Amino acid sequence: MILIFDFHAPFHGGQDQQIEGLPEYIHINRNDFSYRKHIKQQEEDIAICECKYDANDPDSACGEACLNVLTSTECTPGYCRCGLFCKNQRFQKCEYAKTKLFRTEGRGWGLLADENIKAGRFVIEYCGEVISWKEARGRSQVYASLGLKDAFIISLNGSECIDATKKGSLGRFINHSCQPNCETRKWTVLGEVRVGIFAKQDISIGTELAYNYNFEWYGGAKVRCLCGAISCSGFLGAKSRGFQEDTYLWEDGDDRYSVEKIPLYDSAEDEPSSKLPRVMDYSKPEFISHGKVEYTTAVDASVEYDTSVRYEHQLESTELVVEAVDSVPVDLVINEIKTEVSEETKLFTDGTQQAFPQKNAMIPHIQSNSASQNNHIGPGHVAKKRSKHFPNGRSKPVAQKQVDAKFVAQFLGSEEAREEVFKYEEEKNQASSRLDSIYDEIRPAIEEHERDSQDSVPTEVARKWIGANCSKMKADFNLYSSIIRNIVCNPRKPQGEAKASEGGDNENETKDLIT
Ligand SMILES: C[S@@+](CC[C@H](N)C(=O)[O-])C[C@H]1O[C@@H](n2cnc3c(N)ncnc32)[C@H](O)[C@@H]1O
Repeated sequence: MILIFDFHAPFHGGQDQQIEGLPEYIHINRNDFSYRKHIKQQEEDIAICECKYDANDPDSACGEACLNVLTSTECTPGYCRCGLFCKNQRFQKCEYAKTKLFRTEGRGWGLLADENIKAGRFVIEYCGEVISWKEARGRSQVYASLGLKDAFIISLNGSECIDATKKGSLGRFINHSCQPNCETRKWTVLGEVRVGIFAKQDISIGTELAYNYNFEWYGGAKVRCLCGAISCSGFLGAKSRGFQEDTYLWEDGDDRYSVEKIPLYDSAEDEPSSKLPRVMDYSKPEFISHGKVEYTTAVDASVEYDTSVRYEHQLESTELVVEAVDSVPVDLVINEIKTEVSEETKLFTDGTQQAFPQKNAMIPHIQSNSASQNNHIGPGHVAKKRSKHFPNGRSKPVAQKQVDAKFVAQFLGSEEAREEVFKYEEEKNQASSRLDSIYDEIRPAIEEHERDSQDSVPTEVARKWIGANCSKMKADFNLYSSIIRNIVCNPRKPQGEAKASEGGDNENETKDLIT
């Protein structure tokens, strides 16, 4: 059964109208600035177009050809020569399309078109509280702990988000679709960036409105996408980095594992449904686990990265960034795991960190990321294989070349050589930690840049990132070159000499190394 509530925009409901089953929120038609002041536009910053109103040509008053429209900037009242005829103040005047709130099956509430909507039309603004990314991360944790499953926080730019959880417009009810009829666009209105939902195509009355959330998954439950599109990616946020890194199923020739059970979670008011878990096709990268993960040692000693796979960047300019977090317990069984460590890799440990970060563009969860595994900034190529992290902080053990300085030290001929290698190892570890912490700091900006062609990474961010990467690479280089130099120039002496000079007893290793 579908319940339809008829709220013509602008809607003044929310807290004062009690609608059965509708979660409480405060209805607003413009963003709330409790966390910082609204920008005060300086006169010299006001963009003034060249339009002049002509009664015979309604489009003359800030239609498609208006310079401000072309730059996604609304005209400022009092500064536009078209005066009251100006058509380029849609956010300011709440010129929304007629919509209806309705109850979906499995996806909570949704919004329908209550009139025919032409392609390109402004449908509604996504309003909420403008908050910093830091605040957004904190709030998402609080919401998760309160059991709130629906996500209402979208990114606004590299430093801010809009949270429509407690305060918002009807835009907060628009659901996600992998084949959407709407899209988000950013507009500058009186000096502030605002997010509007626009029709991507002609939409008939009675059709559900949906846009692609470009959902960024940061952990927690994985929500099955019920959009029904043929091209559906299976889960909300399935295309996001965090999600793919967390869930990517490996396909190493025959070296695969299957997921026998997957989590099911439908939207807020809908209890985890009675749908039976389906057996998943392991060849597709979209299948997910959350909760308990069973796995044994998995080692891939021959990691190759397919850099031909491009990370998809959508032009839609915002993403829902904070995910519903309640978990549905699930068992995931991974079968057929092969262990393969070649003799040549013995100098290296089976660590989870990569010695040469440029081989891996993986970014693990925001709270537990390891920047040393990732020096990828901006749009570009992402390695096909990247999943090493599993929920609850466990890592899939993957054989990657990581120098074990203690082991290497046995083969060095002098105390000085050993000290030098240990010193460089320490420097390398410090450079890795620095990179990790800088990555934590700048991740929102990088991700925003990757998803949104309108924003660029601030120079300061790029400089920090490049600097930390260079230091890490330099530290790696110093360590490896020190090992090679000392092994070649200063090896441990063969047994006889060693006994005579220092009484060493590592005959076998020394032989192996020298022959
Ligand atoms: C911005 S809210 C949309 C309104 C929401 N349906 C409600 O009842 O308040 C986003 C949440 O709606 C649900 N949702 C949206 N699109 C969905 C989809 N395609 N499949 C499953 N759940 C969806 C998810 O729980 C998501 O976190």
